[in-house]
Amino acid sequence: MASTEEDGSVEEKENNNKKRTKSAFAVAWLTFYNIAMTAGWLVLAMAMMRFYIQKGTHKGLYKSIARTLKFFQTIALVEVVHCAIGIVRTSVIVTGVQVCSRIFMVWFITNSIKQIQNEESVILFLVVWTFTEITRYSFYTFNLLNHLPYFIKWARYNMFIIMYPLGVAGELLTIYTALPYVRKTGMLSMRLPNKYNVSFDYYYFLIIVMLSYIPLFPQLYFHMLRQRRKMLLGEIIVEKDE
Ligand SMILES: CCCCCCCCCCCCC[C@@H](O)CC(=O)SCCNC(=O)CCNC(=O)[C@H](O)C(C)(C)COP(=O)(O)OP(=O)(O)OC[C@H]1O[C@@H](n2cnc3c(N)ncnc32)[C@H](O)[C@@H]1OP(=O)(O)O
Repeated sequence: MASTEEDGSVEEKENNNKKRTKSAFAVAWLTFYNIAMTAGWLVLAMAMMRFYIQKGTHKGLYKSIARTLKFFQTIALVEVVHCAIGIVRTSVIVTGVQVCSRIFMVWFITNSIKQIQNEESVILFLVVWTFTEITRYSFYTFNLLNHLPYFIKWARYNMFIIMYPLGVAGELLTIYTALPYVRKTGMLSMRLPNKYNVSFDYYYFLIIVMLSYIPLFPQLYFHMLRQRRKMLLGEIIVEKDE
């Protein structure tokens, strides 16, 4: 469903005004970046579907896509830089929390604890992330190219209502499942006495991470609800300075 001609001209003017504030180089870089990320997450989606169709089980799926997942999720750190240098109008903090929590899930939980890689909760957050990222990056791409199909905009600002809680559920269940292994192995922990005289218990750190979802997740969710009102309903939202 496309915008009407009249809407289109207003939207186009708005888009052009926004783009004038971005340099041509920034627009070119963002277009390249978003196309590459859409392609990356599409590759992941296809690899997951192919694995499941061929093997008929989710066991081994994480291992089969781990390298590609780590690559594309880690690259997303660039998005924090985009915000910091001002080429996208998004909060560094909101983006930082979103990207860092994902990188933490990938590297310090799923990748480090082999015993949990076949859990259903891992598949849950993987499927949710993949679906979300294909929609999100294609939204940014088409938006930059001034040819945004309405269904992509609709999906970007509606699917998160269900996908965000599902993704969080998958992540929290995965960390919860990891806790006994972390306690048993003492991984990534430092016990006293040691030459640095520092003690760190990864088990309790993970409990703190799980608890930190309580204040942090609602902020991301409400941020997206505000974006939804702005982008779909055209509400003007006065942003507070960071
Ligand atoms: C060390 C241990 C740390 C542990 C921390 C533990 C606490 C964690 C709590 C948090 C839990 C998060 C869980 C999460 O991982 C679960 C999931 O993701 S589940 C799947 C559902 N997820 C989503 O739907 C993700 C939604 N999130 C996002 O979209 C973004 O990450 C977010 C930063 C939250 C929001 O994006 P943004 O503010 O950018 O909103 P918009 O998309 O509407 O865009 C605003 C404007 O910026 C332009 N923009 C942004 N990025 C780009 C880009 N790459 N290219 C081009 N343009 C971009 C966009 O077009 C808008 O521009 P304008 O306003 O001018 O129209």
